[in-house]
Order: sequence, then C-alpha cells, then structure tokens
Amino acid sequence: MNTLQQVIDAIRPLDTGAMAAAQQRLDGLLKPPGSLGRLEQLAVQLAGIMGDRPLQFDRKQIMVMIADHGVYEEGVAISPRIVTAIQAVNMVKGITGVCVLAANAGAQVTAVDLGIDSDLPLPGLIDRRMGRGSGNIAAGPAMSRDEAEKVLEIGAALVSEHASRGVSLFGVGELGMANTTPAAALVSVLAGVPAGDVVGRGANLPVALLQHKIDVVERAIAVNRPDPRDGVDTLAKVGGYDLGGMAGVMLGAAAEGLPVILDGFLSYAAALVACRIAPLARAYLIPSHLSAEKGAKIALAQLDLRPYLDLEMRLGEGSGAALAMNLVDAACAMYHNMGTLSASEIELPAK
Ligand SMILES: Cc1cc2ncn([C@H]3O[C@H](COP(=O)(O)O)[C@@H](O)[C@H]3O)c2cc1C
Ligand SMILES: O=C(O)c1cccnc1
Repeated sequence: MNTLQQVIDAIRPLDTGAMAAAQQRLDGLLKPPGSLGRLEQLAVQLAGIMGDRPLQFDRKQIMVMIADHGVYEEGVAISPRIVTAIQAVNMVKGITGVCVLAANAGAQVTAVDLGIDSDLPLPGLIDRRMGRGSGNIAAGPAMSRDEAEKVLEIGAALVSEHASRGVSLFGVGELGMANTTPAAALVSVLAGVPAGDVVGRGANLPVALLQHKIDVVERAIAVNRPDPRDGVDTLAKVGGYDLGGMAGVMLGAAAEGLPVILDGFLSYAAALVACRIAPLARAYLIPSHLSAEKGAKIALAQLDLRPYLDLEMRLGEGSGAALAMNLVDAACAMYHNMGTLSASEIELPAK
C-alpha cells in the first residue's frame, strides 16, 4: 500500500495538450461551436485527465465508504444508529438508492466497512474496519493523525486495486448515521465559515434540533482546534472514517490519473480535505449534483466546482455520482460519434 506522501507525489496536472486537441475536435463537430455547453467542458476535462488513453469508460465503480460516528450520541441525528449496519448489508443486496441508480448507469457498487459499529464483520462488505466508529468530536478528536493517514491510504489503495482490474471511472459515496455533523464541521473549518451557515437537517433532523446540532459543531471545533491549513489534522480532529475514506478515494483516483465523480454534501466535505492535502487533486474531481443540504453551495464555491444537476436530492450513498455517470457516457458519445462540420461541407463563422 502506498503511503499518503507517495499518493500525493503521484498526482500530476492535467494534460493541457490533450485538452486543446479535444477542444479543437469539439469545435469541428456538427453543431455551432460551444452549443453543447457544459457537456463540452466535461469532455475537455475528461480528455485532460485521460491524456493519450482512450476517452471511454467501460468499467465504472462507485466506492461507498461506510462508518459510524461517536458524535451520534450527542443527539444530532434522528435515524437509529443501527441503520448504518442494516443499510450497509442492503448495499450488498443491491436494493439501496445508489445500487439501483448505479445499475441503471452500468456501474458497480463496492461497499467498504471502515468502522461500522457491529460485533462481527458484515458479509459481502470489504472489511477495512478502523474501529467501531470514530470518536465523539464534541468531546475529543474523531481519530489520531496516524489513523487519518491510514484511512486516506486505504481509500487510495482501494482505487488502485480497482484501477488495476480495469476500472477507469470512479464515483464516491458514503453511509454513516450522523455523518452530516462532522461533514459540517469540516466545511466550517476548511471554508472558514460559521457553523450556522453549513449545518443542515441531514436525514430529516427536526428544525427544532438544528440549533443543538450547530452548538455541537461549534463545540467540536472549539474542543479540537483543528488547523485549517492542514487537511489531515482537520480530518483527524473533526472528521470521520467514511469521510476520510472518501477523501482517500479522490486522492487515489487523482494519483492513478483517473476521474472521480463527487456526490452530495459529505463528498464536498471530503473533497475539501483532499484538496487541502493535495491541491492538484481538484482537477480530477467531477461534480455531479447540487445537494439540498444547507452548506452545499458554500462548500462547492470553496471548491470552485459547479454541479451539473440540481434535482433537490439529499440521499447521499453515491446516488448523485451514479446519475452523473450517465452524463460522462453522454459526453464521450458526443465526442466520438457526432459527424463533423467539414464532412458535411458546412463552414461557420468563428465563435
Ligand atoms: C434509511 C437511510 C438511508 C440512507 N442513505 C443515506 N443516508 C444519509 O443519511 C445519513 C446522514 O444524515 P444524518 O447526519 O442526519 O444522520 C448518512 O448515512 C447519509 O448517507 C441515509 C439515511 C437513512 C436514514
Ligand atoms: O448531500 C447529501 O448527500 C446528503 C444530505 C443529507 C443526508 N445525507 C446525504
């Protein structure tokens, strides 16, 4: 398994030559140049990521990073804690939202246990358990710095294992009751905004409990004093195993030179961690949808990413990443299969 430093050192800027060539091809396709809008920009980004490799993604994989959270005990979530384990098993059964949307996009789902609070390993999950949930961030750190590095390395290693088996497009997802609390703490710290601006209702927390959740996030930051310049420190102090695993998947994909599609709010928090650790990783991130969670816009603005879809979704699991895989396929189909202006002897004035 590569060390975090090796993963960081392997990340390269995008291939600007391939991007210029892709732009030229797009401008020559049978349409007014630019008229396929952001689908064209997506194709250019993908071309820059793939360089001289084919712009084609036959094997797609959504990595669902799963863990419990000590901060659950502060009463910041209303779903029973056991739902993490139950829903993890449902991932293996293929009946969750992400599984159904992934199947519809021709993608596989891998469910990774990074720290579910359960007596025994759960059948069908990849067991990378770091413990039975991270620490309660309202009282102390989520994990040690060593554990934070390890969970990032685990996420990156899972990507390289799948890449060596031919996966060329990744999506991130997560599962973990109460995880919108550490995610809000990460966004508050890394975007430098008050907790009240980024704490949302997660999975239907009653509005009456929202101020309590804000107080818990503020306490977590006051107790742990994370250093916003240090992504690993911030993850260790106010993050969680699932969020760290997601950041690791992003760093791993960037290190492999492969695109990785974000999901909702939890993925934005993890992306802020990944980009704080390795700013070059950002170029490999493909936003999918605008989560309905409060704080989504702030997190995406900090990442300087504009989502493609706005379906008012707030499920998580990787559901938005699965949907955006259809967009990636569309961008590739457009790029390869459209006719050209020149073959139809059409000449257009410059853009
Ligand atoms: C049945 C069920 C399925 C889910 N799938 C994703 N989440 C989402 O909700 C949780 C975060 O919200 P909070 O911080 O309020 O607990 C995470 O597990 C997230 O993946 C679910 C939540 C539930 C209840
Ligand atoms: O944005 C998300 O993905 C999200 C929001 C709330 C709860 N679970 C997931």
